[in-house]
Amino acid sequence: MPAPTFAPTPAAHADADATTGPRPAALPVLDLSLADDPATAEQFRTDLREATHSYGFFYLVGHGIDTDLPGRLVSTAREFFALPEADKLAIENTHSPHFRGYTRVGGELTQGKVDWREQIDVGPERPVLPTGDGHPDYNVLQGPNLWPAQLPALREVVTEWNAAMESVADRLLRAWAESLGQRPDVFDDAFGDLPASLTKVVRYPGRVEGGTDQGVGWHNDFGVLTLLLVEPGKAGLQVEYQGEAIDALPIEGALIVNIGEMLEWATDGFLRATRHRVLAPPPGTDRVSVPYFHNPRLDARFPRLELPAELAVRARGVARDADDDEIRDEYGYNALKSRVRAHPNVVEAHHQHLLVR
Ligand SMILES: O=C(O)CCC(=O)C(=O)O
Ligand SMILES: [Fe+2]
Repeated sequence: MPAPTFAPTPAAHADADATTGPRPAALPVLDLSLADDPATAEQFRTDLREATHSYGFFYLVGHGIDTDLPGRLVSTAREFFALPEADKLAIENTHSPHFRGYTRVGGELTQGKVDWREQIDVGPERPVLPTGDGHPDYNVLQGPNLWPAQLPALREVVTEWNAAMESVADRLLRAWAESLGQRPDVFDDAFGDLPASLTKVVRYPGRVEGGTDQGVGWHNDFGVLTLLLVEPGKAGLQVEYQGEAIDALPIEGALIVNIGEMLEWATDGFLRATRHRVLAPPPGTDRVSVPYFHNPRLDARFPRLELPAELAVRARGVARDADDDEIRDEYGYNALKSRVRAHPNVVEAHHQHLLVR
């Protein structure tokens, strides 16, 4: 494996500290506003490419999101999680064949182990697709969301957030494309009019005595890229880098960005889908976060890029996914596999035929 060539300057580190100096493994910080200025765009693209070759993760500032929107999203999320259990369970994901709605604490698995988090999963609001009869199994992923009747504000703010995330993701993908010697619109077809993005509004309750510390277990994200909002001041996210776990604390106003397995696959491993996890917060505390997974059309065949020679020699080949399965080019199958593994209760309730494969 070629050594990473990207050496961010100390100023670009998130947790530089006056007494200890910058820690070498801290994640880079990138400023998206530099992509809009012809004087700095090229440097931005190079930094983006090298950050995601080496780390697969970075902090993004200068993204232009309304400054009050992240706070509104987190406080509305907290209102949702504070609803009576019965109101949340009224929209439990077992009521949705499309893997939408509320997952109770302990209702989700990563690598076969229980994650200590509760969440609501939201996807694009579209008509149900036909299944069976030669239609692809992944069609079950499309359909309506389940929203809490008691809190209409959740739907409004998540919809606003998704639109903001989609636009940031589009800008990043264009910059990545160019940084990899491609046309800026090389990924556009794969998203088309029907991207299958997913937003999770998540709360990690504090650990309980003798209980698990797995907020969410080590995993790669299976989509194209993830834009993560973490409540200010809340630790817990760890990112694997050169065999070690880096603590990725949130920086106020920054998104945490990482690439998913489809971008690793598209670049023959030049870009890295990096393993990460969240540790359950200390007892008596909790942590809210909102990962937005920017994903293509379910039926998209994601492009495999022909990289310029100087980048191609640095490509590492595609790792198998976290469960040691091969990644498929027809995106929906990867998405379905991941959802089936994470939410066996939904499969049990609606898709038993998927268990026997
Ligand atoms: O909640 C977080 O900070 C990250 C969650 C995550 O990695 C995921 O849901 O894929
Ligand atoms: Fe993740």
